Amino acid sequence: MFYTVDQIAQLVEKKKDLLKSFGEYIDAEEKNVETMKSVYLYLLLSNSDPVDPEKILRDPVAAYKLLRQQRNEFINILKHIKHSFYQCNEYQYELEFIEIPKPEDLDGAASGLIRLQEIYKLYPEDITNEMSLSADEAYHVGEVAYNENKFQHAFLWFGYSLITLTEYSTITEEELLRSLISSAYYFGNLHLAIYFNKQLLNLDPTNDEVRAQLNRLIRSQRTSNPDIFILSTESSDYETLCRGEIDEMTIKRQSALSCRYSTGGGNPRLMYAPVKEEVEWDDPQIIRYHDIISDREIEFLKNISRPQLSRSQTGHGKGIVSNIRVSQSVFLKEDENVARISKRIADITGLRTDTSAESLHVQNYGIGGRYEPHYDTGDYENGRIATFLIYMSDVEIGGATVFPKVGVALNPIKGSAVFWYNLHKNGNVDLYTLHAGCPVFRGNKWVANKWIRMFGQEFRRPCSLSYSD
Ligand SMILES: O=C(O)CCC(=O)C(=O)O
Ligand SMILES: [Fe+2]
Repeated sequence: MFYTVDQIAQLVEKKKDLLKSFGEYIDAEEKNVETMKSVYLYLLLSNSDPVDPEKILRDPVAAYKLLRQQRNEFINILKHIKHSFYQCNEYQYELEFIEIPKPEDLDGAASGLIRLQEIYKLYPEDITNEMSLSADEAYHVGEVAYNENKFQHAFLWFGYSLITLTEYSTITEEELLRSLISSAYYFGNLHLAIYFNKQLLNLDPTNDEVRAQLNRLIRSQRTSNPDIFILSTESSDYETLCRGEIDEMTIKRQSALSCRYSTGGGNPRLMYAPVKEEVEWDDPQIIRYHDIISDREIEFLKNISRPQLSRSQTGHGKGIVSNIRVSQSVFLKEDENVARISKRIADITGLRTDTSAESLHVQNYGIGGRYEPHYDTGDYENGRIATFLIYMSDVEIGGATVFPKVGVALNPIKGSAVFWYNLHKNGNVDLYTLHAGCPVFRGNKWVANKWIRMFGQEFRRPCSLSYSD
């Protein structure tokens, strides 16, 4: 292209502009560097990361707080360095691999807290007695409860947030009052909705929209005013059992429960090292085997599982993720170490675990993690005849395996396993084997399941044609 004189003159002008914005760019970069430095120093100096995260994470509120704090700090760092022009160093590489907790992960953790409150009948003050939540954190928990239509819990969290509100909170008094009004209203407590609406109007008496809303509430026909401050004491059998409120078994039945050493019916591998067997329940029979797995084997299983864990599914292979089952899990490949454990299960139960069982399934429950009442059988033709559930951790509070139709609660005991048949000998589902994993309140629960299938067990557990057997 040939430049005309006019165009060359324009080019000179353009370069002047470009130089000016280049200067501005440098200023902006310098400013960004200054901000980066102060964010960096702030994070470095204010670092409140726990020295031993596993220890503090045993508290559900601490775990929720830490997850939130980590997300905020990650985002704060990324906000400043993402735009950097220099592709120079490690951090670009690190960036590719970090998984920042997503908003839905925070919602999930808050939802876990709410489920704990429901089952264990806890008020915000009870659940935060070891570690308090800030107004913003409490507001978020309230929002999650609200979105799940749990208006009473939402109201209680918004109330907690109002009390802890400070000048540094992001949430405002106005937003909180609005949330208190609608949660009280949807819960059915009109008095309180009106009370908080009046407070909102006090903040700004000129606000016509708030005044109109107050008038609508006053004219409203709602009559019931349930006590929003008192959590209902009604609960399902499952929840009662999870709380440890168990009816004592009759003396006669209790005396039928026994404890002995077993050789798995004369299995040569168990002759010299019999397993400690305890009958936990008579009908359906639930047996606990003590010390069937060593701490080293447990560490091994946890270590190989950790990188492979993903959110557990329900619906037997249909890939459904739901709040019925909140845990992370993996079906392990049978290497020789895993196979050794499967073999041990076969020796103890007398059932085949080679071709007639699923591979070992390791499961970890986080904050409020649980598995609501369900049957293990599955809807396939070759159903899960039996479950062998290994506890790979103790749990400080919560996390029992409960059978709500019979009233049994089995506490996780590290190294032990429980075993029961899900199917009767005639192939029908034993309806009493409905069971659940209670929410973990304090601790970190690890289990491993071996689900044993029906086909292939004909010589081990003969079938029956009887209707009830
Ligand atoms: O974790 C528990 O206690 C029960 C687990 C369970 O029932 C299952 O994974 O099917
Ligand atoms: Fe189960």
